[in-house]
This record gives sequence, C-alpha cells and structure tokens, in this order.
Amino acid sequence: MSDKAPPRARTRLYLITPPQIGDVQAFGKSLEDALRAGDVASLQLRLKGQDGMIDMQATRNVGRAVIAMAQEAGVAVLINDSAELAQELGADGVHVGWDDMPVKTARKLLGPDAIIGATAKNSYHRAMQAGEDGADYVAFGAFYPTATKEGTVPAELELLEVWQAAMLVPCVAIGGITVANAAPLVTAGADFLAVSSGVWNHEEGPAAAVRAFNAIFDELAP
Ligand SMILES: Cc1ncc(COP(=O)(O)OP(=O)(O)O)c(N)n1
Ligand SMILES: Cc1nc(C(=O)O)sc1CCOP(=O)(O)O
Ligand SMILES: [Mg+2]
Repeated sequence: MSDKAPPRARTRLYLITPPQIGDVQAFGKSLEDALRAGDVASLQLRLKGQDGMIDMQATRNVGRAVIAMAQEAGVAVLINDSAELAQELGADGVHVGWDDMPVKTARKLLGPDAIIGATAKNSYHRAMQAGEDGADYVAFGAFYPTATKEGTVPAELELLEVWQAAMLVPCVAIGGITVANAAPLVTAGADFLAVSSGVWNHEEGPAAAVRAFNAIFDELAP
C-alpha cells in the first residue's frame, strides 16, 4: 500500500448565476447552451435582493426552471445561503457563508449525501474549521476585484498552494475570475473555479466562456 497522496484532479468549472435574472426563460436557454459547451461540475443559484440577502422567490422561480435540466446534464445544483430552500427545491446542496447557517446545522438538515460548501474568504483557519465541521469544499476569495459582491477581501494564491499540498477537502477559488486571469489559480491548485460574471458577461457569450475555461483546464491539467 502506498502512503502517497492521490494525484490532483483536473480543475473544474463551478458556475454561479447572475445575482438578478430578469427573463427566466431566456436565462434557462442560455444556461442550457453553456452546459452543452463543455464540462461544468456544479451550478449555484445565487439570487440576491438589493439588500444583498437571498431573494427566496427569485430562487424558487429560477430553481423550478433550471434545476432538473442541470441535474439531467450531470451538473450538481447548490442553493446559496438557504439549506431549507435547497431541500424544498430538490437541489443537491447548499453554499453557506460566515453569516449563514453553520455547516454542522446544514448537514443535520440535509443529511450525509448533500453537498455542503463553505466560504473561507482569505482564512486558512476558517477553511480548516469548515473542513472539520464536514464541509465538502471550502471557497477562498476574492482573488480578483468583482462587481458581483460587495465587501469581499483580497485572497492570495498561496492559500490555494498550501491548502492543495496539505488537505484532502477540495478548494474552490472565487472572485472576479475570467478566462483571461484564470490560469494562475489553476496552477496554484484550485480544484474548482467559481465564476459568475466571467461566464455570463463573456464577450462571445456564456457557451464560449465554458469552452475557453475548459481549454485552460485541459492545457494545465496535472
Ligand atoms: C463558491 C462560493 N464561494 C463563496 C461564496 C460567498 O458566500 P457568502 O460569503 O455567504 O456570500 P454570498 O454569496 O451569500 O453573498 C459563494 N456564494 N459561493
Ligand atoms: C459570491 C462571491 N463570493 C466571493 C468571495 O470572495 O467570497 S466573490 C463573489 C462574486 C463571484 O462572482 P464573480 O465571478 O462575478 O466575481
Ligand atoms: Mg451567503
């Protein structure tokens, strides 16, 4: 038996919805095209009101339109902030931040098979705690400036390097990621890149963005 750590897996894309969606049908079509364009590991429904809090009704509307389609395409669907809503909508899991439900509580509610992700911002300590509490991944960020979320803190590549070398819990990189700035995060050890505007606002459209991210992952695959 070998005591060597298993080889690192190829980095994968973790899509995050725009915070507001005006036309749910048009978004559904755009998402379907994006999911057909290349590998996408997961999709987070992150619908926010003007106050930055989860928009429950928008999440329900978008969820009913896209969750089954994404799951049929092999994409795990997570709901931002609300484990209860994840349960109600039949999603695969929830992403929780520092001010949201604790990881342990979400696990109790959703059970052992649910995917529970946790925000670590730029804190290795918070990430360790989330891993100990049973998170399936930890998310470091923000690696680049972003207009999608207020109040982010800058994160350094070294967090990914150190985490990848020492820990088995997968790490996600988030914050202002585009096809133009993704490569260093892949090389540093991110298991997943979580991307919102870098996909939905790509100049050639979301499907082209998914293709371009996957080309980067292929090129830099370990
Ligand atoms: C994959 C991923 N990472 C981090 C976050 C941020 O979560 P949080 O700090 O709770 O902030 P909001 O997204 O709720 O504004 C995330 N959503 N997804
Ligand atoms: C939701 C979120 N959380 C962040 C964090 O640093 O924890 S940054 C961020 C915004 C992600 O969207 P975009 O890809 O458009 O920058
Ligand atoms: Mg949150």
